[in-house]
Amino acid sequence: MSAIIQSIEAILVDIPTIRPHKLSMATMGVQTMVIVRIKDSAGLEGLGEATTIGGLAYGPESPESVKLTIDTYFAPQLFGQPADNINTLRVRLNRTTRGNNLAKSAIETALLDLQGKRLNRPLAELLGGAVHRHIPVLWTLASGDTARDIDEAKSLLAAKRHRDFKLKIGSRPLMDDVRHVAAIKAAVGDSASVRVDVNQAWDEATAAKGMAELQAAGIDLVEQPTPMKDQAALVRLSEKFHLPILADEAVADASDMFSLAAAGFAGAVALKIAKAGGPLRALEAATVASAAGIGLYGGTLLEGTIGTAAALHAWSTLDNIQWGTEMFGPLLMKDDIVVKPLRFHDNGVELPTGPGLGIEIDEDRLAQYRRK
Ligand SMILES: O=C(O)C[C@H]1C=CC(=O)O1
Ligand SMILES: [Mn+2]
Repeated sequence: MSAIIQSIEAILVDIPTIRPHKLSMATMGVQTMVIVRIKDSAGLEGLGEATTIGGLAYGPESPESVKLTIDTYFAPQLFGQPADNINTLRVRLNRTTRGNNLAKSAIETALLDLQGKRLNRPLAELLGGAVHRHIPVLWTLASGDTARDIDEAKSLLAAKRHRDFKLKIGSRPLMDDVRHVAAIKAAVGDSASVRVDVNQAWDEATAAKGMAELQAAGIDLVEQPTPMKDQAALVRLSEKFHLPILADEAVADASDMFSLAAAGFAGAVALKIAKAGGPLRALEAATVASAAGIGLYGGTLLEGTIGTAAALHAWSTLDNIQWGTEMFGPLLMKDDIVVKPLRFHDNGVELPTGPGLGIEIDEDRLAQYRRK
């Protein structure tokens, strides 16, 4: 007899950030996590998480809408179902619900955690086994202030916490951004890789000028310079410059990856469990990208420890993560709701061990930060 799903809870948790995090579409002072707890009839619990950035600034789902989707639409479909067949449960949810991939990712994560706990194996092992146990992690410099970003980069380099940096640009006039980026690159020199994320803020002409300037400044990668739906612009820009493009918003899942690759895009893709609808779905997008010769990068929606751990288990199984990852979400938050935080050191993070995600909730902290 397989265990039956008995309860599903979606909890909003607000944790302040260590400093303002300034993106082209929003400035964050707090991150909201939707923590999902699924309990089965054997008394085991699976943990999942969904986050986004700046409410509705990044995409069409907000933390509040994720909670509503789970409470109102997903929970009734999952109650009483066998917990151990994740594929069947996914087909069930996909039959009744279009999109809502953040909510689906939190559910898939919780079911995978539950499965790992039931089998007493880490999630990476359920996915075929970890190729990497220490995974490189970059840091996003996004205080909005050049001098402060340089200080932050230098102290993180000295501590060997990060060697790669991503700068969030696109909200200021192009040449202001270029001067900001070039000053940071000049300050860190060849000891660090510096990349930028434009979060769709430029039109194609601005992107062409911007990429020429950034290429000259020694920048290594330009993330989503143009609007997500304009595949043709991304393809043309990828043909025009040696400076590679990282597709982010343009690619949620395997089918987006296929159409962008088929249109002739060359470069790299930011995989995110949230965009894809869960760790299993994100790995499908990775397979399509690799088959098309597109480089891989482990992306984040600034998840806390639970979502970050889920992504790390998935990324750990990839042969080659050419551009590393940005799984630093827990470090951007002032506090955590887990018993044992992830271990960040030597420019990366350790894959957690233990059954499932290998993460345990700290009930007192959860009670402190959950939305009343
Ligand atoms: O890539 C994004 O657009 C989202 C994100 C990841 C790191 C960060 O600072 O914001
Ligand atoms: Mn991005």
